Amino acid sequence: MESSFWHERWEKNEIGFHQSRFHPFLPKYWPSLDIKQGSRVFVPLCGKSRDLLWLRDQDLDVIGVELSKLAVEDFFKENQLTAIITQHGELTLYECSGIRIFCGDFFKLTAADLAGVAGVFDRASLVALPPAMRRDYARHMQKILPSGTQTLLVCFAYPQEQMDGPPFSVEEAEVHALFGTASEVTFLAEADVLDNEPRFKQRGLTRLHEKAFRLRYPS
Ligand SMILES: C[S@@+](CC[C@H](N)C(=O)[O-])C[C@H]1O[C@@H](n2cnc3c(N)ncnc32)[C@H](O)[C@@H]1O
Repeated sequence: MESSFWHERWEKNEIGFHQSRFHPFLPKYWPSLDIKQGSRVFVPLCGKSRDLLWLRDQDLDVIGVELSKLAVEDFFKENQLTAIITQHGELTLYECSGIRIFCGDFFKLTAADLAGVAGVFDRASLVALPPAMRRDYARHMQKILPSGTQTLLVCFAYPQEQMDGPPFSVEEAEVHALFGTASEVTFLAEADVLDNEPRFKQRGLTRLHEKAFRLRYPS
């Protein structure tokens, strides 16, 4: 996906992926990651997700990355948070107590930016990317995450021929192909969510499942 695609989505407020509630898998399955209080966690392609707040409220130090300046500024405004803004190479860093968001391209993040990260929450991030970019994403993640990091990964799975992405369908076999050589992949749960997503039903989907996986990179 070109970055212009996402900038346009935000400019036109076509952000059906944004949820006003916390993702239900987060309170249910985050504890299975065994991330200690006070740890640093990373939320890639974070949009203006309220999940950042949920993680901060678990006494975690949250780092996000998001391409759209509109999304980042909305996040702080809508949650009555005041950000300190600094330039960080090609990325702009928005920072308040417990939450830092790098505004810019995920692929520009370095291992130094994610130093100390112990956990990752990926919801609607991997599935936002077309197949070749997903392979680059998995490789870059592996390059920049500290060893021992654990990830809660949430994917959509549906008959790809029924609808064009994003979101793209990412089946379990692909999760293993993308992450299985570098990390231990464990399937955690699955939910039928078609009735929660009328916009996808309208686009022709007859099956939509959301699946959660845990990825454990070796220490
Ligand atoms: C489907 S949305 C999901 C947002 C968020 N994870 C959520 O659950 O609401 C994907 C987000 O990724 C952002 N994005 C796409 N490509 C990106 C990139 N290369 N670097 C950083 N953010 C990116 C888009 O602007 C968009 O906000």
